[in-house]
Amino acid sequence: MSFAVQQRGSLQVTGITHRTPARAMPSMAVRSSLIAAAPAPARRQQQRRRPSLPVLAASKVYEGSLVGTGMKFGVVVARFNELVTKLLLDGALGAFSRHGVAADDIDVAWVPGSFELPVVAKAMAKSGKYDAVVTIGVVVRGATGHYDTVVGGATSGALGAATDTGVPVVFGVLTCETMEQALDRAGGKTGNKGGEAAVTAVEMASLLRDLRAEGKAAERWL
Ligand SMILES: Nc1c(NC[C@H](O)[C@H](O)[C@H](O)CO)[nH]c(=O)[nH]c1=O
Ligand SMILES: CC(=O)[C@@H](O)COP(=O)(O)O
Repeated sequence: MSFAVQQRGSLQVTGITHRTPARAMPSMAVRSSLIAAAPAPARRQQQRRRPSLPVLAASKVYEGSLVGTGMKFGVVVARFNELVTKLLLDGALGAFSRHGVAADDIDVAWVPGSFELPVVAKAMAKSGKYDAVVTIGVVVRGATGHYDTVVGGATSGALGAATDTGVPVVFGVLTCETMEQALDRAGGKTGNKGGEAAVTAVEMASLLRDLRAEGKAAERWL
C-alpha cells in the first residue's frame, strides 16, 4: 500500500516527491462530495486518509534548533552524590559549549541535595535572566523511603518551576537503584545525561523563542 504525506505543497508518495501547489487541493466540501460518490472500498480508503491531507497541508511545524548562541542558562547542581553530579555538570557544560553557548552565559548554583533543586531553579527562572534552567542531581535508592520523597519533590518541583514561570526547567536528575547505574549515566556506558539535559534546554529555549517571536506562545509569566 502506498503512503502519502502532504507537506508544504508537495505530495510524497512511496518516496517520490511531486510538486503540488497547496491551492490545487480540492476544498473540504468538494472532497467530502467526491468521497460520498466513490464506491465503498475507495470511500473507506479516502476516509482513512482524509484527515492527514488538509491538516498537514496547512500546518506550520515548529521545532527548536540546537544552537544556543546568545542564550543564557542557569544550572542548579546538588552536592549530594557529588562524585557523580560533578560528572553530570561537566557533561552539561561540555554540551552547552558544543552547542554554541558561551561560558559566561552560564551560571552554576550548588545546593545541598536534589530536594533543594526546585526552589533555586524557580528563583532563577523567575529572575527573567535565563532562557532555561537545568537541574542536576543523583538520587540512589537507600534503605528507607527517603528516595521516593526526594525524587517526588525534585520532579514535581522542577515541573512546577517551569509551568509556573514559562521558563523551561530541565530535569537532569538521575533516579537510580545503584551507584553503578548512576555512573553508567554520568559519562559511562550509557552516555552523559547531564549533556542530554543541556541539549534539551537549548532546544526548549529555542522553540519558545521562535513561538514567542510570532506571538504563538505566551511570554514568560514570571
Ligand atoms: N538521598 C539523597 C538526597 N537526600 C538529601 C535531600 O535531597 C535533601 O538535601 C535533604 O533531605 C535536606 O532537605 N539527595 C540527593 O540528591 N540524592 C539522594 O540520593
Ligand atoms: C537523608 C537522605 O536523603 C538519605 O541519607 C536517606 O538515605 P536512606 O534511605 O538510606 O536512609
